[in-house]
Amino acid sequence: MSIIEISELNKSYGPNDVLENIDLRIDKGTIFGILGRNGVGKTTFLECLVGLRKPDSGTIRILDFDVLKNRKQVLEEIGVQPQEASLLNHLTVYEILKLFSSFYRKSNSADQILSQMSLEDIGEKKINTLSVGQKRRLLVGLALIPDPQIVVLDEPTSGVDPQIRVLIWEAIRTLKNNGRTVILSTHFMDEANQLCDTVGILHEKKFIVCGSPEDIINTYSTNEKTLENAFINITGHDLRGGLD
Ligand SMILES: Nc1ncnc2c1ncn2[C@@H]1O[C@H](COP(=O)(O)OP(=O)(O)OP(=O)(O)O)[C@@H](O)[C@H]1O
Repeated sequence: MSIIEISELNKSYGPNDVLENIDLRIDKGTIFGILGRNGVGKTTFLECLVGLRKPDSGTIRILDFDVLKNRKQVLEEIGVQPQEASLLNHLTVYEILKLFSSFYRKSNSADQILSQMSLEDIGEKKINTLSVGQKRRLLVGLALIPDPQIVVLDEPTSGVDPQIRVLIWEAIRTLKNNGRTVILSTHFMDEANQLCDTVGILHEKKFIVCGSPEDIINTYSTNEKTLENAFINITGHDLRGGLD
């Protein structure tokens, strides 16, 4: 059953067409990973998906609500990892979790999130004193505050050590085991391969390939059977390369 349905989504910045006629369905209870080269439009897509950026045209429905027209209902169902720049640096970890909880009718408690993301020891630390790994865990934790049906994470593990990466992966797997849907972008092929049920490769304004990591590897990899090899074959070795 689709929990997200996107039809004919278009988004440009002035003359720069970034997303063109995107049609996509994402099944409930799955982990959907977006891969794509730098600057292809992954963040733009995620921002449109959660209603933070207005598409030029097209519709996005989440749980049968229109993302732009039913903003209030959608916000109750979707947890979005905030941008690091939007963190209020003078607050402590605990304070920002409490603040985010106060935005929602129903939410996970600050203590639940501290425990889920193994942040108990740093609850009293100010945000501007956190390491990259601590900040990443906090950002993912903030997305989980509304206890949402859908969690959207933009490069959740960039810059963290393997231990923290595994912790974040486990949090994502737990969401799936609890029937939640996760949409994430990543540049890590092993992350997409190990974590995602479906991978969408965004290239030249469209999801040029969508499928399970296994199917993508079997169909598109050549000299070595890896997702990285398939990805390079699909998106090209140079700036203009691709499937054509
Ligand atoms: N606010 C904006 N105004 C104008 N152009 C923008 C804006 N945000 C992004 N762009 C442009 O849109 C394109 C897509 O950017 P986006 O950040 O969505 O890509 P991305 O795939 O997330 O990149 P990366 O992998 O490097 O994070 C790029 O050409 C970028 O320069």
